[in-house]
Amino acid sequence: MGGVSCRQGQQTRVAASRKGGNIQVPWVRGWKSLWSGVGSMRSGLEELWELQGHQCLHQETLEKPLSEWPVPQFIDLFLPEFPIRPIRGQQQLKILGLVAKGSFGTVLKVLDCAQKAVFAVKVVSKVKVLQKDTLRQCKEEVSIQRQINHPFVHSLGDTWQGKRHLFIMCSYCSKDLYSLWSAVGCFPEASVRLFAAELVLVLCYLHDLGIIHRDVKMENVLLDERGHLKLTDFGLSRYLPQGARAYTICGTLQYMGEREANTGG
Ligand SMILES: Nc1ncnc2c1ncn2[C@@H]1O[C@H](COP(=O)(O)OP(=O)(O)OP(=O)(O)O)[C@@H](O)[C@H]1O
Repeated sequence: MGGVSCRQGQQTRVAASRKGGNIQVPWVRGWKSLWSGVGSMRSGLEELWELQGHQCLHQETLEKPLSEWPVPQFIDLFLPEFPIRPIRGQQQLKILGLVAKGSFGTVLKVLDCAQKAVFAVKVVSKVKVLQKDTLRQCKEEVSIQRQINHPFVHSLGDTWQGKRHLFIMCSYCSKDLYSLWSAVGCFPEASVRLFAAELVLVLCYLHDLGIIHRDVKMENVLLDERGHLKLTDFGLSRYLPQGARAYTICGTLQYMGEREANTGG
């Protein structure tokens, strides 16, 4: 396995649905500390190792053939956003390393051996999606991203499901704003202006489409090879009809305003 890199941050992603001031479905997910984080990242990978048995991740051998799956509803639930890959003609993916372990999934850097190109694959446990009651949100993440076409948004590639996991594949970005900021300590004003301008452009574009992101933070701002923004992680985003309001308090605690954080956390 290639070099494993991971981003650190002690952040808490929060989603609390509120109607009439009552918190309905509160949950808080914490980023693990440096050491426990390393452990959990490893276990994320081990999960995949268990599934694949080898470093070369061939999806037809990733999990058992469909006919052997015991619970078909466990497939239906995730359709059509997460189709089942046809047995033939699947690409071979080789895991190159771990990018990050987020609150919803593990992001891996993979090599598509057929295309000879590097991608990022987010691996999400189906059981966790159901346990956390985030099925609708998970499917919405994919359907929203499918409709977005903007130079500053990370465009979605392939999505599919295995027996136990959902897979979301997209192009790989080697840097994110948080890591860059951690490395350099302080951005020059000109760079801040450019990042801010690009971010405003992309948020305006999303809002015009009726999409609210709800988890804008440096970790979710990736940078392409030319240093332009690629907003990612639409896991908390949703559509809002014109004039409607969302009542869920959500985001990442450390990036939320004091009032929201107190109510939501
Ligand atoms: N295509 C990509 N290329 C490189 N890094 C990526 C890519 N997609 C995601 N990442 C990194 O992985 C992190 C986690 O991914 P993502 O935010 O999609 O997962 P999550 O489980 O929703 O995490 P979080 O708890 O941060 O919301 C991102 O913050 C980003 O730094």
